[in-house]
Amino acid sequence: MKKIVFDILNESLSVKEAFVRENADRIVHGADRIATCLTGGHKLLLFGNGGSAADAQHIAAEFVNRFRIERAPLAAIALTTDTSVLTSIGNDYAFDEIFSKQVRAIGQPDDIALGISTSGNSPNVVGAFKVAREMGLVTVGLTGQGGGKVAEYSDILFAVGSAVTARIQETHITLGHMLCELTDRILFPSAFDSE
Ligand SMILES: O=C(CO)[C@@H](O)[C@H](O)[C@H](O)[C@H](O)COP(=O)(O)O
Ligand SMILES: [Zn+2]
Repeated sequence: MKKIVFDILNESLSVKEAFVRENADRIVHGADRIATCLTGGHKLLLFGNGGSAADAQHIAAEFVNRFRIERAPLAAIALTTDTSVLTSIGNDYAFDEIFSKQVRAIGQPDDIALGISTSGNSPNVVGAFKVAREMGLVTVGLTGQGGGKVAEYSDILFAVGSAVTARIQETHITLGHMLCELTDRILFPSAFDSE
């Protein structure tokens, strides 16, 4: 059993390392786009299912509250948290529409829709990206290898090179933290002087 523990650790480390080596420029570009979005008075909309719903909420909280430095709150909202909205859309229309209808309601051109799906094929994430594209939002997809259908609708795609859901999620949250820190460094460079 102890061997399994180290096998999991090594797999997680190598998936993350390969992802960062292949995507470092794209990660910096993604943070630039987020910083431009926020300084322009626009916002981030984040969504995903299961563990990825938790990731969407986790990342939104870093932007709205704080990350490593003291700074102004940044505009981000997870579309996974309002049970009345989620259950009414799911009950009256379809679970596939729980995110797309919220994007229609509160999305504005030049907002960022950040969708997280390890398979890249969850219909509610793909549907929200289709609507986001129609409305002029920037779409940022976090997926597993290949990117699935989400890849077709992503302006910026972060496809983690693994087919194991847990390993993909572990890389997604590392990426989320990188995007938070880089965005803070772009927007508030002097706050890092004392670090
Ligand atoms: O956290 C996990 C598995 O590690 C699960 O809750 C997982 O997120 C759920 O099965 C999701 O519904 C999977 O959806 P997706 O990542 O393929 O879009
Ligand atoms: Zn999980």
